[in-house]
Amino acid sequence: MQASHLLLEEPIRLASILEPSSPRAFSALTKIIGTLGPQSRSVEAIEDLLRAGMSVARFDFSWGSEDYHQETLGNLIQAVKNTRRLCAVMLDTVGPELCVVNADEVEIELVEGASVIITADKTKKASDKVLPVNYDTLVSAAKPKDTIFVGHYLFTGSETTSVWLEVNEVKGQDVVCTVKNTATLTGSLFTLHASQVHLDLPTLSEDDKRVVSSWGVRNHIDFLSLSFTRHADDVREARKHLNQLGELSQTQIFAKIENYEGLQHFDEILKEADGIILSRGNLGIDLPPEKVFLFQKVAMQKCNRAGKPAIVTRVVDSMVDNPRPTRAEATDVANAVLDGADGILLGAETLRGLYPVETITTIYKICGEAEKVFNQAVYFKRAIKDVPEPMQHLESIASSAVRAATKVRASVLVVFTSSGRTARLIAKYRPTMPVLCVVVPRLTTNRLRWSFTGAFQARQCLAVRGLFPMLADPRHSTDNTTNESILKVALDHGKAAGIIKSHDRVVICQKVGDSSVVKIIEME
Ligand SMILES: Nc1ncnc2c1ncn2[C@@H]1O[C@H](COP(=O)(O)OP(=O)(O)O)[C@@H](O)[C@H]1O
Ligand SMILES: C=C(OP(=O)(O)O)C(=O)O
Ligand SMILES: [K+]
Ligand SMILES: [Mg+2]
Repeated sequence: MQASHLLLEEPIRLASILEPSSPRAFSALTKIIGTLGPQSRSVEAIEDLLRAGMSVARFDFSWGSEDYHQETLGNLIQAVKNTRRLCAVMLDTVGPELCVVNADEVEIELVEGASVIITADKTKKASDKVLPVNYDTLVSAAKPKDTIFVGHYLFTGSETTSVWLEVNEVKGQDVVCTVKNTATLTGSLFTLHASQVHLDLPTLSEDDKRVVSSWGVRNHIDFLSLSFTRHADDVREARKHLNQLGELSQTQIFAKIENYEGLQHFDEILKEADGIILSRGNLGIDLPPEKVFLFQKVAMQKCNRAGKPAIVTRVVDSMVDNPRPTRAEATDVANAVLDGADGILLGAETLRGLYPVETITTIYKICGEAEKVFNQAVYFKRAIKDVPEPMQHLESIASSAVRAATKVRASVLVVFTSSGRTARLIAKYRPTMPVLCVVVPRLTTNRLRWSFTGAFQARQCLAVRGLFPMLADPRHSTDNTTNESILKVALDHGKAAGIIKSHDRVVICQKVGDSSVVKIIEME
């Protein structure tokens, strides 16, 4: 009987689970995005994260100044040079995020059953009696029985650093609430999340626009992580803004789905966005716990079908202060891989956690094991069946390349690409071997000046499962006959990395003359 679920086709012998895993020349195909912050901003710390396998660095502008993040980014650039490992840069916006300012940084102890007022009166100081919020119209949006969360790294159920409130009544500028769990809030700024309440605020705020135009442009950001995307229009607006900013027209937009409204408009958002972040932290408090898994599975399947990267967040919260994850978390990481995730996004774990490197190493190991039992045959069949015929030529070529690579047990797939499109189409069919993406720069003009594309496209592969980019020398790009020499460089690169050995088979997808071809070669 052939299994139809995404586990190994043949039954797995239980005893084999205890045998040491067969080594692979690469650690995992799944990508890791790490948020950089206090625990991960020195050159040495970032070098460790890169060596452990982080391939995208996220800068979260919900906290920290431009200067602070600039200093971290400077260190990242140095760490990339030192380790010779590529890393993409992701700017994460603040978006319509509500917060409570605790300017005096007093410890606020809230006790279950007590009453606390959330007020729009910003002259009030935060205390255990009153919490001033930066959003005047919360009072008109909130109603009795609503749920409001306030804290640092919002409520997961097992922590005491954020609080869950229930609205009793709304009086003038005040929302009177009952505290549902005892907690101590510390720090200068707390996030406030009102469940299923529509906020009449732009998704890309004026502050966000300013940061993208200055910090974003200065640093050629590869990804914009658009917090609290609620409509396809949010993505269009952000795209419009990026398009005005010269080079940032190449920046990809990853829509962060983190509330009920984003979920409701998921299909339209997916059409507009380049990728999706399943922001389970916030979404997990907007949705009842028993529904979170279903959103994950359905949304991931939709992303896979569209061939767009899906990133999941909040997988190992407990590793913020523990060197090992809980069993549930370890299983959750593996399930995300089996569900089809491209990458895992780490927040507090790398930002302020005590074990950032251990977190990445642990996740990588789990991802690697899950990838080994991922039922690629079933996945591939489904993916092919999903595409209406006649299939686009390029997609047909890309899927054929994956099929050939599987059938001849190729150790590596090599794809030539300029826009990254062919590489993503190959990744869509989830090959089980690494895909070496040879990104060949293209000369373009924006009417003001000529420049080469390629750097963005290469780094953007770093968020897609299975893709390992390398940027070809632009001097080769205009001369088709030198493709052989670029291929040689790529194969040498694969050999040096240990993923290609003698007598291995390699499948290559490239253009020869006007036609796309799939070649199979055997190494000497
Ligand atoms: N510089 C290149 N040299 C050879 N083949 C290439 C190059 N760039 C793309 N290809 C191949 O051309 C085909 C599709 O072309 P195109 O649509 O331009 O790809 P992409 O959008 O990935 O750059 C694919 O087979 C791809 O592998
Ligand atoms: C990653 C998340 O969002 P934030 O930007 O609030 O960390 C999340 O909600 O899971
Ligand atoms: K954010
Ligand atoms: Mg969030």
